[in-house]
Amino acid sequence: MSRDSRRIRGRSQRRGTDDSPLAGPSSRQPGEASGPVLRAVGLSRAYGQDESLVRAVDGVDLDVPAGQALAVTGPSGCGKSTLLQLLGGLDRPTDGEVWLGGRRMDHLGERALARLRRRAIGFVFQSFHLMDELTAAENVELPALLAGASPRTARNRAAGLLDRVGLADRARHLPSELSGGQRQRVAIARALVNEPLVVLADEPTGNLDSAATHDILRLFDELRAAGQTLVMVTHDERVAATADRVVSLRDGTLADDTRLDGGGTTRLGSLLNWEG
Ligand SMILES: Nc1ncnc2c1ncn2[C@@H]1O[C@H](COP(=O)(O)OP(=O)(O)OP(=O)(O)O)[C@@H](O)[C@H]1O
Repeated sequence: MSRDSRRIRGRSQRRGTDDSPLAGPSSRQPGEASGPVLRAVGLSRAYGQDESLVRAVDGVDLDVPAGQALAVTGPSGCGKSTLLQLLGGLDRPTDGEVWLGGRRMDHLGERALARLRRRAIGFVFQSFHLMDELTAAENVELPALLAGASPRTARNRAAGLLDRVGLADRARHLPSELSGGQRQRVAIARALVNEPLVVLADEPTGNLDSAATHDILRLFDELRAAGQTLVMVTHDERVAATADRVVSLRDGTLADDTRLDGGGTTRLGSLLNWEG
């Protein structure tokens, strides 16, 4: 195990014993302490009404245990992104519950929800969502500063994470000076800077070529090996095949839930000959 892996594992093992907003007994329900990191109960999101009603997510029950790499897949429009947004507190359910680290999220007010998101969830998006005017290092530092870290701590964490994703030599570059794969690696470093309970990724390889896709999947695999819980939306079955578990959505409902054998590393080996 690399030093970085040990460092990340050490962090995840410490979680719940510090002063994080997730740690206090008052935030836990009885029996929840060792429960799933992320839980959806009857989760639903509808848009419109009457004839224009769309049930984007329709009564999804889902438990994601600590350390699991979960892929969410299914055809276009089946509700993958909506589900991820609900799990990450970026959208509110019309019915059902979302729990993160034993704490119910969907009942929180906007400020508490934003605080929880910032501290406990790392987001990775298809189009990276980096700040164009900030360097790679500044992009990674920003969420740490927003969560209350000192500038020095934020700087140190960002430097460590950029090193971890293989971009130490690009720390002072702007996003426009980086390739797509490099931008996504910066985004992953940013997602990790507050040591999140879970990383949520929406089509993280959707804008990348084959080589960059491999880089990102390798990185996810390392995170997984270090105990990071990961939920990734992808329409690409080859990407889904690198996860521990694949759930498929159809018309907003859970149509299939499959646990895959072996680790991501083994499966990545068979993906190295992708044509792109
Ligand atoms: N803001 C919105 N208003 C109305 N309908 C919406 C809205 N957002 C999503 N939908 C609808 O909800 C359904 C699920 O959309 P969602 O984007 O979650 O699907 P998806 O599986 O992620 O699709 P894709 O793979 O194409 O990105 C679709 O029918 C979509 O048209």
